[in-house]
Amino acid sequence: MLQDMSLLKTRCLVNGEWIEAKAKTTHPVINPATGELIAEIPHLSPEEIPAVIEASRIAQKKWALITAKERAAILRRWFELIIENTNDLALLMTTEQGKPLAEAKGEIGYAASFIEWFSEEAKRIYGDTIPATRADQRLTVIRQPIGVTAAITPWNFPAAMITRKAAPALAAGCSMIVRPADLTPLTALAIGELATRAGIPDGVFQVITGSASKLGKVLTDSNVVSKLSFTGSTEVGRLLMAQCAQTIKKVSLELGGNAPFIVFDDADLDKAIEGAMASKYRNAGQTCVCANRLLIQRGVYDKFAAKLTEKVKALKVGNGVETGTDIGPMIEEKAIVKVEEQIQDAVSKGATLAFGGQRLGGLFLQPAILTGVTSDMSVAQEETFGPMAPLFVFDTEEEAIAMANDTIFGLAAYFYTRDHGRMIRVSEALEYGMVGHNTGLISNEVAPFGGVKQSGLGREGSKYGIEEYLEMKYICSAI
Ligand SMILES: NC(=O)C1=CN([C@@H]2O[C@H](COP(=O)(O)OP(=O)(O)OC[C@H]3O[C@@H](n4cnc5c(N)ncnc54)[C@H](OP(=O)(O)O)[C@@H]3O)[C@@H](O)[C@H]2O)C=CC1
Ligand SMILES: O=C(O)[C@H](O)CS(=O)(=O)O
Repeated sequence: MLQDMSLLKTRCLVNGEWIEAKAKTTHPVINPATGELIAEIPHLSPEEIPAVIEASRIAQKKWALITAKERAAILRRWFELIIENTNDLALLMTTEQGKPLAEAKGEIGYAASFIEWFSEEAKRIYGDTIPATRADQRLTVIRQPIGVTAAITPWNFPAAMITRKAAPALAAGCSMIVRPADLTPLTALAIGELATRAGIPDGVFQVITGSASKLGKVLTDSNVVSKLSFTGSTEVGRLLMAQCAQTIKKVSLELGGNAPFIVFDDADLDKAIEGAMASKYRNAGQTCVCANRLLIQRGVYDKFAAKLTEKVKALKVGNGVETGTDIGPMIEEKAIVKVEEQIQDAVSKGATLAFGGQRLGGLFLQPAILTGVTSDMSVAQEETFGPMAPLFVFDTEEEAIAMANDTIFGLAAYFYTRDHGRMIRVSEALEYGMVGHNTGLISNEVAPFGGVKQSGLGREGSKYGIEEYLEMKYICSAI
């Protein structure tokens, strides 16, 4: 039960109003831990979206005219309100997404940190003056908001994936239309309510729910929407990027990953185990930066496997609202099937299921460890997005780097060594947007989050994140 029941919003936030679909169509939101219906949310029709875009366009013009300092103050209030309502927002998140309450509270703090960060960055959008090539000219460069923007976000981080986009967008003077995942809309709608309470003007931040493909098509086809920011699978990212090409829309893409987690013989094994547990099993392995392949040097392979198995056996699987739960339910049936298929494929090709992998009823899955995994198995190339750790063995540094880079993805990579020269060589050789050295947790609001290769385009967070929502204008003045 929420302390503030008015945070349970079951309507869309459009131009400051809470609306239902004109046709009264709705979509159920289900608790993955219990299978129970939590709420029904509107399923807006595509025909209702042009009015949302028009409201965003009108609101954005006014929002861009207030000072950066005024925007910063409103964003700061939004940050404060999210922090003040952490418990309710976390309970909403756990109920609709399943992650343990402690992780949900952590995500709320993480999500709020982007708003705090960009409330500060809002006041530091600088331009240039350039020495002219002629005495009768003066050259300047100013930075202006891109305009109306849209975001389509995934279910695995129902708060942070929204604020990591909306905070820089609004800080830059843009407006944003958010379409959250059908599986986890309630957190997004509650954040929308707090945006309204913070004084974000009607139409600047809107949250719509409905068919992803149909609403997404209206947003990508629109000439008014200047930018789309997407977080989700590489498959859908490719589709949206193609759809945006028709209007030369700018895109930011945070897509799939296939993170290698490399442990060299010289690593501190206990720290490597700690990092592997954090990176692999956070959110039941349902994060894009999870360790997806554990590459262990031969000299420490057996010891690492034994230590990891001991830790994984101790993980408590259960409803995220129960104290002590480490691993909540998977988000839906197809997520479990994907893990089971990868395990079956690996075992059929010679791997050993060292622990776990069995269903525990409902959407609960016993965390698993595979040993003897080789590069011909599907888990070597496919993102698992679940609580299963496949252990590969390697002999040399060169072999580890080649294995790590043998993927179309390039989001996050991790490696453990205490050798300084190796730290430099490996961190430079890994083809990834983000590298963790002797740590399995790298995400924060101050560093640039994003991938290379087919893991995405652009960066979120950090001083770079606001660039995604700015245009550069060169002004040449004859004097
Ligand atoms: N790089 C990163 O930061 C992240 C990457 N991911 C990646 O996403 C995948 C898992 O997340 P998941 O949510 O299943 O990914 P999806 O790509 O299936 O969905 C992401 C979002 O896109 C929507 N969507 C799906 N199809 C379309 C479409 N045709 N047009 C417009 N929108 C669409 C979904 O809507 P709906 O679900 O309502 O159908 C959801 O809101 C993994 O590959 C994971 O690595 C996930 C999170 C972060
Ligand atoms: O969606 C995700 O998987 C997140 O980007 C991972 S993180 O930002 O929480 O590390």
